[in-house]
Amino acid sequence: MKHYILEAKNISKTYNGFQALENVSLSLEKGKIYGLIGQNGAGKTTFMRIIAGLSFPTSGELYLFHQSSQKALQAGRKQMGSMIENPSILDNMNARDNLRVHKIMKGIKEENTEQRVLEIVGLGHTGKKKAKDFSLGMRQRLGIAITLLGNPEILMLDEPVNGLDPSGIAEIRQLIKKLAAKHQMTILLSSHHLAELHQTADEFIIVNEGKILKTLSHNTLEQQIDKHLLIDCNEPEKLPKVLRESLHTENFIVQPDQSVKLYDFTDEKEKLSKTLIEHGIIVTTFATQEESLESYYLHLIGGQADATIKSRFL
Ligand SMILES: Nc1ncnc2c1ncn2[C@@H]1O[C@H](COP(=O)(O)OP(=O)(O)OP(=O)(O)O)[C@@H](O)[C@H]1O
Repeated sequence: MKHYILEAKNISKTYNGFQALENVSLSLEKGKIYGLIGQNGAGKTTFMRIIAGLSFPTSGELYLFHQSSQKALQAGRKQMGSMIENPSILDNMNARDNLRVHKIMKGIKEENTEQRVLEIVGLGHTGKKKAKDFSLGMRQRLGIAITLLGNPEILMLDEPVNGLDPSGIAEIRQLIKKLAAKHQMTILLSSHHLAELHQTADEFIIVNEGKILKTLSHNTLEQQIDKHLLIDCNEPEKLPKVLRESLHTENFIVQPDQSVKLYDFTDEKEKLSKTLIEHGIIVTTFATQEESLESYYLHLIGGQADATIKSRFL
C-alpha cells in the first residue's frame, strides 16, 4: 500500500466569485519530489498556500499524515517547511542569525540546529557574511535552510530556482534531490523552468486554470516522450509517398516547412537512408530528436497544438 503523507481531496478556492482552484485532488508519497507545472495564474501558489495553512479552501479536504481535523492539520504543519514567494531573509544579519530568528519565531528548541541546516544547504562556511552580500543562489539556499528548521517531513518550494544562473540552478537541484533521497523528505515544488523540473522531479502535476490537467511520473513521461527523426531532403513532396509505400509507415508528420518528423526507424537509420537513396531522395538533415517536458506540456495545454502529437499524449 502506498504511504501518502499528504492528500488533497477536491480542494476548491474562490476569490470574490473567481475560481482560482477547482476540485484539486492529489496524493503525495513520502520521499518523492513533485513538480507543479502551470502558466502564470494557474493556481500553483494558491494551492501551496492552502497546504501551508496561509489560506483556507472554499471547499474540499486536506489530510496531513492521514488526518484532517484542524488540530491535526496544525500539528502536521509543524512537520512542514515552506518557501512561498520570496524567502523572508533579514539582510543585515548573517546566515546563522537569520536562522536563529526563524527558530525563535517557530518555537524550535533543538540546539545547534543552525549549523546543521547550514551544512545541509552548503552555507556552513559563510561565517559573519551578511545576507545582503549573498548571491541570489546563496539567498535561495538560505531560504531553504529556513524551511529545514524543525526537521520537516514535507517541503514546499514555490519557484526555488527563479532568477538563478545555470550553476545556481544545478546547486538547488542537487540540494532538492539530496533532501528527498538522503533525508526522505517529500518535496512539492513549482517552477516555470521545465527543463530543470524534468531533471529534478519524480512526478509531474500539470495545472491549468485552477484544475489538474494531468499527473504523470517521470518514468511515464520518458515512455511517452517520443523520439523521432527530423528529416529534410531535396524532394520533400516525394518523401511521404516513399515512407508510406516503401517503408509502410504512417507514423510521421509533415511540418509547415516540409521537413518530416518520423517516429519509426529511429534505431534503423541505415535501412531508412538506403531506401531513400534508392528512390533518389537526398537527405540534408537527419537528426534524432526527443520531445521534452516543455514540449509535452505545451502540446497538452494546446499552446502549440499539433493534433497528431496531441492525440499521442492524451
Ligand atoms: N488574494 C487573492 N485575491 C484575488 N485573486 C487572487 C488572490 N490570490 C490569487 N488570486 C488569483 O488566483 C489565480 C491563481 O493565482 P496563483 O498565484 O495561485 O497562480 P500561480 O499558478 O501561482 O501563478 P504564478 O506562476 O504567476 O505564480 C490568479 O488568477 C490570481 O490572480
